[in-house]
Amino acid sequence: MFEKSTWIRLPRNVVVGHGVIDRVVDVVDDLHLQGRPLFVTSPTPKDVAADPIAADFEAAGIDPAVVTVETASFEAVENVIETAEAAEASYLIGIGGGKAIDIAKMASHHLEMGFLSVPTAASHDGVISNRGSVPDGNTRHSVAAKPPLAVVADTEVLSQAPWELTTAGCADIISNYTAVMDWRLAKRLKDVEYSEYAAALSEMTAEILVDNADLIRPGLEESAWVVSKALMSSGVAMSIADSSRPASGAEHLFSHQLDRLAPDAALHGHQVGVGSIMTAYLHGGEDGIWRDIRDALSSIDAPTTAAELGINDETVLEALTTCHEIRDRYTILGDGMNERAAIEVATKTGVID
Ligand SMILES: NC(=O)C1=CN([C@@H]2O[C@H](COP(=O)(O)OP(=O)(O)OC[C@H]3O[C@@H](n4cnc5c(N)ncnc54)[C@H](O)[C@@H]3O)[C@@H](O)[C@H]2O)C=CC1
Ligand SMILES: O=C(CO)COP(=O)(O)O
Ligand SMILES: [Zn+2]
Repeated sequence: MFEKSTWIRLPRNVVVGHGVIDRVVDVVDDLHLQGRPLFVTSPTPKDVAADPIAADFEAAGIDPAVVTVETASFEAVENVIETAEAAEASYLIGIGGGKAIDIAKMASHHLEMGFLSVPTAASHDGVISNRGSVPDGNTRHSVAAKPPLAVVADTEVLSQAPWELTTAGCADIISNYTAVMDWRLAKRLKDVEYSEYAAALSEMTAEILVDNADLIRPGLEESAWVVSKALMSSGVAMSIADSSRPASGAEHLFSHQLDRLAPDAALHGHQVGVGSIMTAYLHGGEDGIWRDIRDALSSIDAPTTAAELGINDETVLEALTTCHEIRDRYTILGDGMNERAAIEVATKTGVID
């Protein structure tokens, strides 16, 4: 008897392009959202996007509440929940980088309210995903939440963000290659839940991005267009899978561990990119695709070494040998690398000297 079922949650509106930041009020109207919004933002994105959007709401007779967050933590999520309750907000709008959007996503999930995602940087594929990520004790990875009701990604705003935020978004997408390798390995060895559609979408997204790498240049609005479409597509793969598996394998474990060992040293996307070079080597050896991944990262100005991440070699080795512990997710790291093996992969790939 056939007993399978699936429930895929996706945003209802995805608005991407030049000047669309002016359409947030229209999107809210299209969704029939009533009452007062709470904007969840951080200092620079507030100036760049939240303040102009607030002016549009005020012109439409709506008075938004605003909360500014600095770090991704459960304390920040609780603060947003309390602010939303005190302000009698009826929906949330996350405006900023990955951390502001994740906090809005997690707070809205707790409050059982809808939220909108307004990225100000094309820096990560959580813009549209059904996952929220904040550190929790010794763990550091995303947890199930709900996707935004709508995403409004203004390519003009995204192209004016610091260039390294865009290269981080590209690297987060390029890392899908190894995430999918890990997922297939886990399917073969551990019979984990697997979706061929989500895996194919995730891989195809990375391929399209790499094929268009020559369009990805600083200050070029077309780059923001190419990268944001890839980020959406990767996020949709996560929603189809109802897991971050299509976009997060051992390279993400490595990055999450770096977040603990060297907080704020480098951007999420840059860390997963460097991790992906090494885990591609572990999957395919000398003749595998690790050089293609390294060259793709390098062609879009993303870091390919520990030094370029601003992280010392010892920390890279510690992260490599311990990161399998932070999550119950089977990957090419298996039950962990020993130090000699970690030194070998990191030196052979040029990540450390
Ligand atoms: N929920 C999910 O599925 C996913 C979540 N993530 C999470 O997202 C976070 C990484 O996101 P990031 O955006 O890299 O970090 P972030 O949110 O810390 O942003 C980096 C910095 O850029 C600033 N910024 C953003 N837009 C700007 C602009 N237009 N101009 C100037 N500065 C601007 C931010 O205020 C922040 O200081 C991590 O916590 C990661 O775990 C990453 C991928 C997927
Ligand atoms: O960063 C992500 C995908 O790019 C989310 O993955 P995690 O579940 O590992 O946090
Ligand atoms: Zn990621």
